[in-house]
Amino acid sequence: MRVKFSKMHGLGNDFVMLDGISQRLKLSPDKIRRIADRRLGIGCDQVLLAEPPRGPEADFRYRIFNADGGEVENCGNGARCFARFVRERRLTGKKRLKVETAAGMLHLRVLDNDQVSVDMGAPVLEPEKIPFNADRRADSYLLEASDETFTIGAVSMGNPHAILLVDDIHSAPVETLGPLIEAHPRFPQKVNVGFLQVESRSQAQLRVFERGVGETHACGTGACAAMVYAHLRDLVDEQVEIRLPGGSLTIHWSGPNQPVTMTGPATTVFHGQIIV
Ligand SMILES: N[C@H](CCC[C@H](N)C(=O)O)C(=O)O
Repeated sequence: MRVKFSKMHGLGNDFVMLDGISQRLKLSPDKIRRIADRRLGIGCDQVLLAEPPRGPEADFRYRIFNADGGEVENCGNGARCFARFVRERRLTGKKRLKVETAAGMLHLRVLDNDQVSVDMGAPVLEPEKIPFNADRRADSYLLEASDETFTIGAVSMGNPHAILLVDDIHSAPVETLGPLIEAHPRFPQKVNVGFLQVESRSQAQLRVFERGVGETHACGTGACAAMVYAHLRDLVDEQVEIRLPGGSLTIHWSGPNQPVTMTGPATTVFHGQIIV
């Protein structure tokens, strides 16, 4: 089957965005892995699928698949690309979009400077909803891994995130500790692992070892989760510039039960068709 797609990225976190609106698609994990394969397919961190909404309140449905073929709940960089994709494909002329995801409704706003702002909803902090095995909710937790004990944050943005504070982002143990925590048994659905260096109350650097992918150039939900954790620890104010290897995101959060807003760019690299 010939499938129309756009190759896109949000700060280097790259995607194959599939048009499941003008063509009905059935995607198996094997097909996702083939599309995401950087030699046998197009190559990407996540495959994103635009579909018609399932109810009247949303404009579109947005589904997210990691390169390993697994479907996940949310993808922040992808949400910004989604807004750009549906407008470039003339699937809508709106600048404010309500998009249904497995994590709930996202509210996207296309800004005049070509940036996209996303209301990512409120973070989830109850361990059982992250999910993370812990006796009670806390701002931080102790986690044993490779014979060491680490202090982590645990936050869900619809998808699970563990966050560790580091003094130097460049020497953070992303490649060694990332996979250990990603598959840690206390995270029953595995977890995205963020390494955060707070520089001031409004600036931080972040690297993310993503569940099902590995280290990516950027992670939108990871930036949201890391800012929430730093704010809970009173290390940052309500608005923070998070610098990732691929570039910067502006994250705003005023406190518990409030929505997290993420603002940043979305880039289209090329359009094409793939045989799946
Ligand atoms: N890159 C995405 C996160 C994908 C999350 C996925 N790795 C998961 O398993 O939750 C972002 O910009 O938010």
